[in-house]
Parts: sequence; C-alpha cells; structure tokens
Amino acid sequence: MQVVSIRDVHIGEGIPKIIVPLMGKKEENLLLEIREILQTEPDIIEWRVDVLEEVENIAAVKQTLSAIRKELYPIPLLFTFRSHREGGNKIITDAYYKQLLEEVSQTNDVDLLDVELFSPHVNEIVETAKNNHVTIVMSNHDFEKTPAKEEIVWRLRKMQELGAHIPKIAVMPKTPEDVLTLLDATYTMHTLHADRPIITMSMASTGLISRIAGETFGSAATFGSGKEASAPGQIPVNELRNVLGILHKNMR
Ligand SMILES: O=C1C[C@@](O)(C(=O)O)C[C@@H](O)[C@@H]1O
Repeated sequence: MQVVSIRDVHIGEGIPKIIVPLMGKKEENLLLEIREILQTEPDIIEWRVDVLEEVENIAAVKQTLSAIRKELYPIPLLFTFRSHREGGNKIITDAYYKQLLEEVSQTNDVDLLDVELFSPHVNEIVETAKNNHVTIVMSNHDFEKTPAKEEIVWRLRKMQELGAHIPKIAVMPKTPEDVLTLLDATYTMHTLHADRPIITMSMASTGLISRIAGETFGSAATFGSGKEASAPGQIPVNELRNVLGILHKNMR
C-alpha cells in the first residue's frame, strides 16, 4: 500500500487525516477563516473555490490562492472546484473547469487537486497536474442516493486506473443499510483493489458514523467542519479529532 506524503502529512498510514474546508466568499473572509482554522491544527485544508464570488476571474483566483497559501503554509492545501452537478455552488463550463484546474496546477501554490471523475477533460487535467507534481484527489459525489456496492467499487477502481493518487467518493444514504453499503465498498476496495489511499464517506446524519470509522474500514482521511461545513454530516474538527484519537488509541 502506497502512502501519499505531503511534507510531514502521511496519508494512508495511522490515524485518518483531518481535512477542513475553507468556505469564504471573498479573500478577506478566507484569510480570517484560515486564522481560526489553524488553531484547530488540521492536517490538510481544502479551499472550496466554487464558493468564491470571483471564481470566474482566473487572475483573481490565482491571487487569492497565493494569499491563502502564504497564510496556511506548511499545511497542505487541497484545491477543489466542486461542480454544480456534484453539489457545488456555481455553474461553469467544462472548458473553464479544465482551464482553472490546469492553471492552478502550474502555480506551485497547490499541493493536492480535486479532479472530478466525470469531468469530460479528466485525462488532460490529470496529465497537467502530474507534470507539475500536484497530488490528484479524484472525486465523485452522489447527493441523491447511495449507488450499489459494485458501482461504488467500480468508480473508485476507475479513478485508480486514471491515475488518481487518492480516489474519493461521497454518497447520500437514505437508510442505515446504505451506510453499510458504502462501508462494505470501502473495505472491499481497500483490501482487494487499492494500492493507494482512498477516501470515502456517507453524508448527512445517517452517514455520520462513516466519517469516524475510516481506520477500521480503510478510508484514509475525513472532512471535519471549521467555520462552516461544506457538506451535510461533517463534525466540528475538534470533536472529530477527539473521536478519531479515542478510536486509534484503543484499537492498538
Ligand atoms: O469531496 C468532498 C467531501 C465532502 O463532500 C464531504 O462530504 O465531506 C466535502 C467536500 O468539501 C469535499 O470536496
């Protein structure tokens, strides 16, 4: 099993890593948000750039990115534009999605890049990111339902085939049984197919248990809320750290 290391954060070994989303609409809010979040000592910070008011202005995005990076360094930064069809905040064209991801890959300010599996330009974006030594977190989200186990495993395997360093999937449960499906798919992927870390979660209150159970079933990281949650079911980062710590300590 490969471990993905960014500076001294080692994803895929030990306690699952905590990723905290930044949800500010403007640069000044984002910088204040980072100061608050840093006090909670996250392992990784995710910038949800689809929330930024000026996201359609690529020069503004790069300038804000550079300011964010300075503020949070050396914490690894995950750059995410979540598309509207997968639960994000803004509708942009596929061409702009490609341009945005490729241009930020070339800045040296991004450690990890979220690339959606179903983007029509996924191969080109992966190639550019890899050429620039950016770690690829390939993702898929279903905010409506939980697909069948075979489908979840298929998507995660597809991400691995396409060159993701870290495949990731988030699904919505309607029942606790759906959460079992996600956990079962996670465990199967982790033990039988994956040669690298994966991240999975079942969302909302029914799925909450999946966000703390990664060490048991094989999800290498989990999203905890900082100032604002970026998806339903995220636990505040301090509480999340406590629970993960209790589980880790007593699993030895
Ligand atoms: O992919 C994910 C996972 C997520 O949707 C969650 O459910 O925690 C939150 C998003 O910000 C992130 O990009």
